[in-house]
Amino acid sequence: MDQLDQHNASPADNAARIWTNASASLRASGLLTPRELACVDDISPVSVFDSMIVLNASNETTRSTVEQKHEVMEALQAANGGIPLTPLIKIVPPRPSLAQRNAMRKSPTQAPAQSSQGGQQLPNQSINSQPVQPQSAQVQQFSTPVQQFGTQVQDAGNIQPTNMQPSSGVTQYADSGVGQPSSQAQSFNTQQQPQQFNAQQFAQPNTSYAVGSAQPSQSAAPAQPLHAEQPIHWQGSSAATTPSTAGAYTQPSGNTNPHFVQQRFDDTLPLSGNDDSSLSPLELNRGKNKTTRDKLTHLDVNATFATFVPGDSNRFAHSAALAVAESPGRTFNPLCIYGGSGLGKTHLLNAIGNYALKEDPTLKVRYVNSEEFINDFIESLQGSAQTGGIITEFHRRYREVDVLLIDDIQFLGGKGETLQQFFHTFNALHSANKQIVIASDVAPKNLKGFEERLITRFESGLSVDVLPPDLETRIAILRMKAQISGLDIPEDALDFIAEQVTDNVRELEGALTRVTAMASLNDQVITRSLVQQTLQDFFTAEVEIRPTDIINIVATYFSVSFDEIVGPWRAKNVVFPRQVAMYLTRELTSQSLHDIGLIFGGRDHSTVMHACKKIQTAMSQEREVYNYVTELTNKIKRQPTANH
Ligand SMILES: Nc1ncnc2c1ncn2[C@@H]1O[C@H](COP(=O)(O)OP(=O)(O)OP(=O)(O)O)[C@@H](O)[C@H]1O
Repeated sequence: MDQLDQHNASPADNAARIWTNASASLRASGLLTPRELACVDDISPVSVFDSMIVLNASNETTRSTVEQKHEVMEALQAANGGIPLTPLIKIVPPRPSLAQRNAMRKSPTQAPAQSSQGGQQLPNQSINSQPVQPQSAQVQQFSTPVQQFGTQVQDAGNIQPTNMQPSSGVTQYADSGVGQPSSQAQSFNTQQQPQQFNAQQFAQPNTSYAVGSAQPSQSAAPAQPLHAEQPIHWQGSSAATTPSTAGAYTQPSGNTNPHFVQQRFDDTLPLSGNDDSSLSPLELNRGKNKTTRDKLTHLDVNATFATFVPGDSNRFAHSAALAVAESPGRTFNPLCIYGGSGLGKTHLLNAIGNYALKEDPTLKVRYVNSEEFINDFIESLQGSAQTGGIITEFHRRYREVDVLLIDDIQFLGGKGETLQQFFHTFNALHSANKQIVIASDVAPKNLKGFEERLITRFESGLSVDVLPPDLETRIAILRMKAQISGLDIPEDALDFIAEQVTDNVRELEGALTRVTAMASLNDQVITRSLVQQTLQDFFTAEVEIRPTDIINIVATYFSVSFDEIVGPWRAKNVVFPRQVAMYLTRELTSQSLHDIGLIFGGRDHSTVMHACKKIQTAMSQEREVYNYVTELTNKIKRQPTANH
């Protein structure tokens, strides 16, 4: 193709030409290992935009491998006539071919009819046992500590089960690698002060917060001495960690904001790539227990300050969040909230957005997690490459907001072009006095793969941490969750749960879900002894549970293979076990939604969220599901290999 032809070619054609040439030269060079070459094969070109080439990959491992190879950059540059080209890689999990989908549909549903069946079928099954293969998929041995398992790396039209050999072009997930960011954040030093807390900045004269439970009590004095200098006046009469309804923020209603009025609530947002097409055999989706997300703002409208219980562990974060929500762009900008998994960062981000919107319905608010930010950016590039225009939609979406709430910012680390965009977005918003709030699993200064100039900007605002809640706060959280769900749970039962679950609010919720499911299925009143009985196995393990253990055990239990669970298939007999495995991984490990998505074959975090909700709902409606989850939990916690 001569230069004129190239100039006239579409961005997609140019991308195809450049990638074909680059991958051919990479193959000929002999510089890449077979596994790296398989990652190259997993890439499909999408379009070229300025100095960037947009590529699709089926999973995160391909993305990170290709992004990190300087040989790939050099090959791209050579294929682009010597002009450097930055790859922007989007993860698009492959779909099975029509023939494969048909084949999967025809295969008999293999979920056991009775909960006990799975147990009887495979007594004393260890995680290294070979899962029973319902189809002809190869049997894999998943050894530790480095687990290797495959995802399909072929194009969407031609997916074959891979044979999982390390050198055969498959994705390798090392247990010690995947999801590290979240687990790192688990090691809290409770003595730790908020690292960038700036008392001067915090000094807002006469700020009055009419949020119910925020009154600090003597007994629950904040760990941080700086707190004493806070000139914040608390209203509300309830004890430190008891959410009262008096003075509590209530949901926006009758909101006249056109931005707000247009909202349509649904729980499918943004469920791209989920397994909806195939409901579980147990007809899980009954429309209950929905996450109510606003279509325009992406806010979870149920996550408000009224439903957030403040305590010593999160008091700074809560106070700062309230201050920001009351005066966006005028107090702490940016506000960075950091801490471990399941401690309320996402909740606070959403609460800020909901509160700010209620106070000023004309505000433009947007909540986004880093994965959505990356995808939006790449999609906008694709769109603009086709039209030859600029990425106006992306700019409109992110630079024309009054409050931008970005969750899980750590996942932007090392994402060159996206980070550049974020940097420009940040600067544009900040200089216009628009509010930016970010959440991360580590303090800004510890963020990996971020340029110093960005970290400096984060640190120019206020950074506050959230720590695992103390006993009092845990009880208060449980009490409030029970109230919200209309449950009557005696105090001694709440105490029991709160004493057992110590460092993750999500796990507290999981325990409560099990208790309420059990009571609802048996039409029983909740008592301390019912709680003890229901949760006796839930608390037993002092073992480290790995996602791969869970997948192995669930696969074995439902007579499907590990590969099917993490693979692209959407047949009912695979979707249900996959959703159960995702739910258990979310509940029993500290992996974030994002990490779980990666582990389960590079799926979107929203797919994981959707699966968790489905199983949680089904547990209180279908005894079978409750039994499956309980029995599997016991197996997982008792597995001999977990304790190392
Ligand atoms: N103080 C609190 N009061 C009430 N609910 C809470 C509190 N802290 C956390 N939660 C609840 O716990 C669950 C987990 O919280 P959230 O998703 O905000 O955690 P996170 O810190 O963002 O975790 P991750 O980093 O894994 O995404 C949510 O349902 C949230 O509503």
